Amino acid sequence: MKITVVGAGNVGATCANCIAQKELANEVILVDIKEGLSEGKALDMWQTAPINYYNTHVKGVTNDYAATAGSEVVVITSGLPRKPGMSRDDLISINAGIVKSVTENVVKHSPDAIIIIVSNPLDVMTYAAFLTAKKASNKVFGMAGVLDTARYRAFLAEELNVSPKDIQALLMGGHGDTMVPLPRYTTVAGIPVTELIEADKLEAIIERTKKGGGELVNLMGTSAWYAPGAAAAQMVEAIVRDQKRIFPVCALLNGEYGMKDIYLGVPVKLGKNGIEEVIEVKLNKEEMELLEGSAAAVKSVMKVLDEMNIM
Ligand SMILES: NC(=O)c1ccc[n+]([C@@H]2O[C@H](COP(=O)([O-])OP(=O)(O)OC[C@H]3O[C@@H](n4cnc5c(N)ncnc54)[C@H](O)[C@@H]3O)[C@@H](O)[C@H]2O)c1
Ligand SMILES: O=C(O)C[C@H](O)C(=O)O
Repeated sequence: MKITVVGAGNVGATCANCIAQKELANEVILVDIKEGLSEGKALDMWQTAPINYYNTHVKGVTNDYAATAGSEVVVITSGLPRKPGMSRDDLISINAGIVKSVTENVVKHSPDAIIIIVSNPLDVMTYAAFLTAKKASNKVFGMAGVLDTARYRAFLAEELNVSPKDIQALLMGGHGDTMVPLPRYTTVAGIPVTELIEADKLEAIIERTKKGGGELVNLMGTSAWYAPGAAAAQMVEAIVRDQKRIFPVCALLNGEYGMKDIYLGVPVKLGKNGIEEVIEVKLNKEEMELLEGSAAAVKSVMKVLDEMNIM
């Protein structure tokens, strides 16, 4: 089993490291365009194998897609991250071209691979990869909801002084400030979260979650990588171990939630075939309006992609 991670920057290297430590494959290929970067990071990672006790071999290559041939899963993280003052959408002019050319190379060498997009603006970059890859949408999807839900769960665990393991939550919509955390579908070991926390505190956590990426960009001058890398690796794990996990994933909608031809965060079942089911949970009027607002924000960025005329 071979897994490829494209982009050996902060997120890609972290993701490759998580995949290796979990021994999800015999081999992880790390690809970057910068000469020597992936070779160096892969070598450094491989030297942790005797310390952290794993067998997965990590190999770095510079733009050599022949080395990625036959990958079962490919994670695409290549592209610019945002800086303070920018929105994720501001990255589209550079990242759309990167995602397109990387996806072409990936599909050429691994036509059957399941592709997970991480590059921002996430929902539209996933759509761009789908248009480029020309493969079924159950095999092309994006990582955002696992990360956004993890942020929401981490904030709740801290506020309630409970283990993050006991927080179950659902969050839907695009990977932007319009994302939709769903308190009605949030529990602490099965107890509705609304019974354990005051409404104003819950509202503050929801608002913090929606801007969780920006909070980190302001702190670090670039965007986050530990949680994003771990989140993408968790999706890879669900696929290669055929776990049938239910995660919020950026998926192509085909009538679900009354929407079509748009990639948006929704709960799905992830297994060896990629997205094995898009799950339609019942949303009330207010939740549906929030989801539609989030979809409208994604559509406005899809329009920018369309106007770029590169797909
Ligand atoms: N979906 C999410 O939840 C999420 C979370 C975090 C970051 N991101 C996004 O992931 C992307 C990467 O973030 P990062 O922090 O790792 O950035 P980074 O700058 O640390 O790494 C990006 C890497 O991509 C490489 N690259 C650029 N063009 C390439 C190409 N054509 N082929 C191969 N490699 C190429 C660069 O050389 C660089 O090493 C950004 O777009 C960021 O916004 C998304
Ligand atoms: O916020 C960003 O720009 C990166 C990523 O989308 C995140 O949510 O951490």
